[in-house]
Amino acid sequence: MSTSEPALAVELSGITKRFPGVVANSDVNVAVRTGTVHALVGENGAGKSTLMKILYGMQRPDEGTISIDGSPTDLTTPADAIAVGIGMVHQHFMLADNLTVLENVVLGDEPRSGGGIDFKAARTKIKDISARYGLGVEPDRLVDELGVGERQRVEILKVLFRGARILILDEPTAVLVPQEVDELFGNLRELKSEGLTILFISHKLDEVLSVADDITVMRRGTTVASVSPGEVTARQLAELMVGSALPVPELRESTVTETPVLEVEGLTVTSPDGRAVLDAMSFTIHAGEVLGIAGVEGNGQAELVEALMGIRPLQSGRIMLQDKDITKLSTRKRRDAGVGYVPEDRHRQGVLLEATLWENRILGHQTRAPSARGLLLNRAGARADTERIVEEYDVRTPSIDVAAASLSGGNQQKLIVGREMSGDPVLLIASHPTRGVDVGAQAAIWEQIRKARAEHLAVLLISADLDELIGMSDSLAVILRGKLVASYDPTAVTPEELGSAMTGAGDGGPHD
Ligand SMILES: Nc1ncnc2c1ncn2[C@@H]1O[C@H](COP(=O)(O)OP(=O)(O)OP(=O)(O)O)[C@@H](O)[C@H]1O
Repeated sequence: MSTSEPALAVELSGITKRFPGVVANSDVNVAVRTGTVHALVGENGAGKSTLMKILYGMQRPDEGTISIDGSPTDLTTPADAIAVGIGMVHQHFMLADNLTVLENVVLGDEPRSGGGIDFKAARTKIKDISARYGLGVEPDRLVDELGVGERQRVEILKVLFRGARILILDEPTAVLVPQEVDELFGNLRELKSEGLTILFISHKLDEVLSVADDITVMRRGTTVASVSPGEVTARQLAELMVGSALPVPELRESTVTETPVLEVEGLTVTSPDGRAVLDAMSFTIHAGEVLGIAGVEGNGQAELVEALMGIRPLQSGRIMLQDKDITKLSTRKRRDAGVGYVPEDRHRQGVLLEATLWENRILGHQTRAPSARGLLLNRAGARADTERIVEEYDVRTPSIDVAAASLSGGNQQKLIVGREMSGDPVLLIASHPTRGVDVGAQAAIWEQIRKARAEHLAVLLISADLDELIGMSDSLAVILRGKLVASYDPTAVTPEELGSAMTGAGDGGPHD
């Protein structure tokens, strides 16, 4: 190596990883320069998570080598990865709400030699790291009191505390509002200016172009391009990912009718400590209308969806579906009345990971065609319909007989949306329907929802992706502390305006 070549923090060479029926990584080559932000992009199922799991010692490659800071390294467990300075910030935060930042940070990092934890030293170290990288983390705050962006900074601090010099971030901006994304990117620039290296997975190509120094593109299990942000547009990057030209989005046409489908009046839900988490909320969604709800996570979105689905009891209020009072109906009866439901947490509520794809087609649909014939399950009907979903939603899978766990996250999501859109629902309640889904699949899901909306589907759309909310909604509201505080015209509002209203910093927006 000549001295002019840059030092590499990570070099993955010829990595191949096979699963039954699938080659998840095939001769993958990635070179990450020390002290840079490196983005990894690619369609759902392209092999990004598998590669990061290999780098973090969670999976073993069948072939290939990993070099860290120029030395070939064998990583068999995450402990090995941590020992060579690799840290991973997962998409789903793993912090205990009822503990302080300090307790969370030292948790799992107790001295192996026995003896107590030196909290005083740990507190000082947290303050030092926080100040050094501008993270603004206070050791004695209760995690429960922290917002999403702050929790993410605690997760970052936690890996820095353990000595990480190379940070892997899995879709770090998926849960953030625009202002928080800017802050995070500020933090990443700070980290890299101190010589740290950041490797992150993202589906948001504009963000990738704004923060990354280098971009590696994966397609169908292998690395197909390595580009710098100055060389490509977001569209060209998307085309590198999918390997073909993208369709041009069609113009929006209103399909909203005068017929109410969902009428919610005075919906109030209280938490066990008596706080109103939904505060007398009222709204109507008409046939052919998408009502988008923007909000920082934790402002009542989850409770609203659960109340509408009959999963969470109401303090007071009334829910009408097509002029029928469904307030007291069970979840099953609501589904039977034509409500499709894409839950926020796909692993807890959306799929059974150990069940096959066609068995998952039946989940929540046991009493309806094509999964049921009278009182009996219709196996052939469910199988045929699963084949249809795999085809229409482009679910990348070797067959419908594999376990849902073996699909990439985005492909699991496509399966859920396909299932919930089948059987012509009258109302779709969708929480983050395209979270973790690549641009091509996202366009396909949007297209299916638009098609159904043109045929009078009413949709409640909750999303952290403001472009999705603006692009899909006919009406747009902001939820803050359990109330709808502002309504916007989606054709006129900007993501920044929405972001301000979501954090309570806006002027309330033009009410209609
Ligand atoms: N444990 C496993 N068993 C079997 N197949 C797997 C397993 N993990 C991943 N795969 C397969 O490997 C391929 C790559 O998946 P991976 O999760 O790495 O993709 P990804 O690029 O991270 O996708 P996404 O953007 O949807 O998260 C997919 O076809 C997936 O179905």
